[in-house]
Amino acid sequence: MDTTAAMVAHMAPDKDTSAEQLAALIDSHLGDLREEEPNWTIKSSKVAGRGVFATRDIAAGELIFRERALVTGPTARKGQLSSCVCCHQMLPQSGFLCRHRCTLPVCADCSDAEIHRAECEHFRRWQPKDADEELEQVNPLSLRILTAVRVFHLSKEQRHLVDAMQANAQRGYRQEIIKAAQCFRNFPTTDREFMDQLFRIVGVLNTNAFEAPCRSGGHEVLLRGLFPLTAIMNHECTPNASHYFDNGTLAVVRAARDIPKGGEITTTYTKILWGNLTRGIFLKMTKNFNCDCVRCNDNTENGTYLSALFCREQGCRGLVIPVQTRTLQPDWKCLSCDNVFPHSKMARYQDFALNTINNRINTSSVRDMIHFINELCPRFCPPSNYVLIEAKLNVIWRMTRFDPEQYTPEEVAHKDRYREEILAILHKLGAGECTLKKLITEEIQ
Ligand SMILES: C[S@@+](CC[C@H](N)C(=O)[O-])C[C@H]1O[C@@H](n2cnc3c(N)ncnc32)[C@H](O)[C@@H]1O
Repeated sequence: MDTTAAMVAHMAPDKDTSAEQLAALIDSHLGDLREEEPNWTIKSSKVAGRGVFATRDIAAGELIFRERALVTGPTARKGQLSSCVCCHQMLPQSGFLCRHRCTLPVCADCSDAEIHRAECEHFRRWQPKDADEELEQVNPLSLRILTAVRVFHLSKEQRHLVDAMQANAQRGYRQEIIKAAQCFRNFPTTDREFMDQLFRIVGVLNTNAFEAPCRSGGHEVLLRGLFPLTAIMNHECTPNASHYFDNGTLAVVRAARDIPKGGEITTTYTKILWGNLTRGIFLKMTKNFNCDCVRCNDNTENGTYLSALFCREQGCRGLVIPVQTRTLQPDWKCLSCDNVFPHSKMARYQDFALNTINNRINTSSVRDMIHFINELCPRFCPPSNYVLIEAKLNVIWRMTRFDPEQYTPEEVAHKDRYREEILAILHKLGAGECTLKKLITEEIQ
C-alpha cells in the first residue's frame, strides 16, 4: 500500500475467486432463499466489473431475488446513536453503554447475550479510551468500525465472499480507520496483515453496503447492511429493478420494468428524483465513478427539468438548466433569454434553495410546510426542481406515517396532489414499478 497503484491492486476483488466460485459462495449465502431455477445470474458486465443478468425474460413487478444481510451494523450517523447495536431497541437516557465497558451502546439484555460477546471482547482488547472517562456518551468514530469488526467474526466461507467483493480505494476510508484507531489505546496499527485486511473490509463496506431502515419497538433505525448479491448489481439512474429492505435485514429485489433475457439487471445507488448534478456528485464522492447512463446524458432529464433553477437575469423568470453533460461543473443556460451563467453562481443558488427548504423540513409542522411549499417556494424555486419535490415527498411521508387522521380535507387534498405530481415525474422518467412509487402509493411501508 505504499503507492497508489499498490493500494488499488490490493483493493481489487480476490482474483483467485473464479466466477463459478463466486456463484457458489452467493448460493451458499442465499441458503433457503435461493430459487430452484433463478431468473438471474452473475456475469462480467460492460458497465463495470461483474453484474447481475436476466437468465430469461422478467416481467415488471416480478420477484428477482430475496437476500438476508451477511452482516449489519450501526451507520453511526448523527441521530442514529441511541439504539442498541444488537437488538436496535431505543436505549434509555442513561445507563446505555455495555455493562462490560466495551463502550458500545448495548441494552442490558444484549450486554450479556452471545450475539454481543465476540465484538465486546474485541473492543475491550483494544482498550477504548472512553472506558476511562466518567462521561457516558456514544463515540461515533469507534461505533462506525463495529461493522468491520463483525466481518472478522464471520465464518471462513462468508469471509471468502467478502474478499470476492469489490473495494474502492478512496483516501477517506483510510481516514475512517485512522480516526477509529485513535479511540483505542491498543489498536493493532503495527500489525500489517491485520491493517491490510481491515483497510480492505472498510473499502468493501463503503463500496457495497446499503443503509436499510429497521423498525424496533415503535421506532425506526437505519442499519448499515452488506447484501452481497444486491450489491453486485451495477447502478443506473433510472434502473430496471427496484430494491427495498424488510426490517433492515432482508433485501427484496423486483423488476421495475420488463427485463429481456440476457439484459443486465440494474439498481440505483442514489435517490431516483435527485437532479443530474446531485446524483453525479454523490456517485463520484461515495462510489468513485462517473455515471454515463442515458438519463445523465440528457440535460432536460427526460423533460422533468429536475435540476432547473430560475434565470438570474433581471425581469426573466425562465428556466435555467446545465448545458453540458459529463461534467460536474457545467455552464447553465436560460431556456427563455439564452443567457449563460457560470456553474459557481448557479451552485450557490442551488445550495441556497436546498438549505432554505431543508431548514423548513427540519423545523416546520406539516401544516406550515404545506403553506411554505405552496406560497413561498414558487418565489425562488421552480416547481420542477428536485429540492421542492423532496419537500413534497416529506409532507406525504409525514402525513401517511404519523396520525393520518389529524389532517383537514384541504391538507389531504394537497398531499394527494403532490403524490400525483410525483407519480407523473416517475412516469416521465420511465421508472416503472420503482421503490419510490411503491412507497408513495403505500404498496410497501
Ligand atoms: C457495489 S459495486 C457493484 C458491483 C461491481 N460491478 C463488482 O464487480 O463487484 C459498486 C461499484 O461498481 C462500479 N459501478 C457500478 N455501477 C456503475 C456504473 N453505472 N458506471 C460505472 N461504474 C459502476 C463502481 O466502481 C462502483 O463503485
